[in-house]
Amino acid sequence: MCSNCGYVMKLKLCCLSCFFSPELYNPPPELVRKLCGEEGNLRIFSLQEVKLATQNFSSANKVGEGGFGSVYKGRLQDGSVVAVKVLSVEVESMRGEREFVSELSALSNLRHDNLVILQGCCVEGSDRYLVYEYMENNSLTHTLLGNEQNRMKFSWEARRHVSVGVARGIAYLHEEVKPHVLQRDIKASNILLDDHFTPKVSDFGLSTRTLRDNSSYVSTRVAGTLGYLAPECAVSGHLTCKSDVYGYGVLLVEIISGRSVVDFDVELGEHYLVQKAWSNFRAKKLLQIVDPALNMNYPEEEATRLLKISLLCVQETAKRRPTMSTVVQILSNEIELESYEISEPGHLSDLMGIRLHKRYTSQTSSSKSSTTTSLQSTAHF
Ligand SMILES: Nc1ncnc2c1ncn2[C@@H]1O[C@H](COP(=O)(O)OP(=O)(O)OP(=O)(O)O)[C@@H](O)[C@H]1O
Repeated sequence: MCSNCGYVMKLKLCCLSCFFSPELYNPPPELVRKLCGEEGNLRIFSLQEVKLATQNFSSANKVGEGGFGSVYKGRLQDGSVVAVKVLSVEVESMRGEREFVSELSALSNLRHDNLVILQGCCVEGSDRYLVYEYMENNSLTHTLLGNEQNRMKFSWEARRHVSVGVARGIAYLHEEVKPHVLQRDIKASNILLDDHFTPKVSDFGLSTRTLRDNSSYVSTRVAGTLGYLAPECAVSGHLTCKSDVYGYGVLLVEIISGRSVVDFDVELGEHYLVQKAWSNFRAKKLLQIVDPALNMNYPEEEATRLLKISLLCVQETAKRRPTMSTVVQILSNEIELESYEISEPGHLSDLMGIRLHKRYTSQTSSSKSSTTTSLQSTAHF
């Protein structure tokens, strides 16, 4: 139980004052060791082990770059293959460190076929690393939406498999884990694929939060990514399970269409995928958005159903969006889709205006450049 705010969490990482407590600002290695070694499920790696595994972080082993640092493929001495995320700790913002601590806390006990397992961590001085199971087929950004070189052929069955798996992973976080966990940053680059193309939701440090009594809370750092962010989050910073449902809806249209949520390479009026899907739906031409790479090899009825589910998830009014377990049930035909009425999605272009404005304002006020699409909002605890 956190002495500051009363949340029950291992690391007391539950409110703004906890974030700023000197102890968590710079958690001593003993604390992390205690958390991981004795109380949690995580393994502690030495820096030497991590360096050896990644061949001293050789560029040949680099498999990705995220908002918090680079990701390297590595081989441990027991032969197992891992992904090592190097967290850059900016002394001024402490963003990387907060990510590190929260990720440990959130991930240590979560187990599901559709979640990436965090195997361990390494803390040496100011260096922080996270060690994950390695995902052979990278992320959906890479393999489904990537350039010609990286792109793979996704059959209809593969797309269905990925859509259902991701929905199950998020439903587990929202409804099976106690206390409930929000993903907070659902997007194609956070959906990794193992060697069997089983989708795994990743990146919880950036994105998880536990909820008390299913209520919403206001985050100091709304971590959504442009295009996947639910309108109510952009405006108020309030996060609920329904904001994750919105992100899932966006992802689902991407999976079916093979297109990124925002694409300025296509003709004017087609830039925003969700708007495109909505206008196609209104014009009763929904299937026109299905990926042409499928060469019409897909069941039309099911494709229509999945696209309608995606529109259900991105409705402007959060209350109208289904829960993730309902999404799983509609996807598997256990619940009739016809019993739901689909209303208009949140307007992405308006939303982008808000976000870009906020980003610009925060950048000019701090005179710093930023690659993140996060926005700062006022915290109320
Ligand atoms: N466990 C893993 N196995 C294989 N590749 C991975 C793994 N984790 C991450 N990657 C690769 O590294 C990339 C960066 O991952 P990371 O989680 O750091 O950032 P991101 O999700 O892309 O962006 P952001 O940090 O802004 O959310 C991923 O898109 C993926 O290509």
